[in-house]
Amino acid sequence: MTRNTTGEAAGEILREGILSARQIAALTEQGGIRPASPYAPDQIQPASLDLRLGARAFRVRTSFLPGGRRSVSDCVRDFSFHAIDLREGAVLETGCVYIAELQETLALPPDLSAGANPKSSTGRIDVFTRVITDHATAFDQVEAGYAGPLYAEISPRTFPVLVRTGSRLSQIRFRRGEVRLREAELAELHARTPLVTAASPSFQGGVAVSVDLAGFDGLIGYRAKRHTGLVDVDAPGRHRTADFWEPLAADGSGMLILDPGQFYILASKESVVVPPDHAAEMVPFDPLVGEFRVHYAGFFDPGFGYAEAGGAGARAVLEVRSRDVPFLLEDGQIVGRLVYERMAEVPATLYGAGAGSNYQAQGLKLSKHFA
Ligand SMILES: Nc1ccn([C@H]2C[C@H](O)[C@@H](COP(=O)(O)OP(=O)(O)OP(=O)(O)O)O2)c(=O)n1
Repeated sequence: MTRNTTGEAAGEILREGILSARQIAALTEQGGIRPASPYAPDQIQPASLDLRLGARAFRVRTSFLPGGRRSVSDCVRDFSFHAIDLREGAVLETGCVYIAELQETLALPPDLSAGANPKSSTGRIDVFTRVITDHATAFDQVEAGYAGPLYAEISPRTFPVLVRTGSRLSQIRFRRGEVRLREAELAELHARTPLVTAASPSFQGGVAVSVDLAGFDGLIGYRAKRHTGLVDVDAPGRHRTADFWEPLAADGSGMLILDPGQFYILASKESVVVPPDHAAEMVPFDPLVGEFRVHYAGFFDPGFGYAEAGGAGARAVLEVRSRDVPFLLEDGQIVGRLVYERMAEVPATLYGAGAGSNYQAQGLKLSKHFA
């Protein structure tokens, strides 16, 4: 039987939507994704693929976009100070910019585009990461039909990190067609499966998500310490929370003044649901004054927060920082929006059912590195 690029039988309609784990595996078999070595266990997630660091990274002077005419390697040649061998592990320091080769190369068919994001665990440790392609004019976006290498720009902001060949900092989603739900479609989906617990949520530009400063067991969140030890990104549970974070006690005021330049982990007031036939992405809410922002946001898997997948009551984690001035955050203030996209098919395994689901049914939760 002839099969198309995502492994469906010929004659079957090419469904628009975000590719499922099965379709990502099929795309790989067809040569649309070319991993330098066989995938690691759990590397394919319900609606995304984790990207692995390759053998080399470069310390560069500056962040950049190659633009229409240059490849990333042209830019690295111009801006790089030093090549770093990642095979035995290397420390990436705060405040520096690195470009790392990734092990996954693409040769996408003309009807498939892709989008990348830091993994939630990467955002939660304030490692700023974006994917770049050759000739890119935007970060984290891969044009339909792109054939070429992928690179990660990495800049740790708060903690120095230890990484190595195979470390997974970013993830990528593959998309066919324009499948983002519009306001009316979101309201309709919410009427069928409530997407957030808010009494009357706003759907404009996505489902509004607000911050909880009332507290969970007396805590409203955590503020990152400065001048800490290293975070080994591949060592879950091996770092003492108290060495890296100051807990923020709820004082009953429902307010928090963000110190400029400090990094905070907070949680959403609403619990969040991603139905199995959809995938979501949190986008920062821009308050126009530009004083603070949810920094990483990221992808939400199909089944996240879904009661049938063991996720009832899951909150979204909010990685927040203030810019140049102290900023007063208040309980219930809108800080992000969840945009939903249709899946091309329901994934066989939902978030929460796989071994690597660290954040299902979470409340206020630091990254998996801390215990
Ligand atoms: N701002 C965010 C971003 C994501 N998530 C949740 C929704 C995702 O479905 C889940 C896992 O996200 P990732 O796959 O990005 O996380 P990791 O790969 O780091 O963790 P896991 O090992 O659990 O997959 O975390 C969240 O609560 N808050």
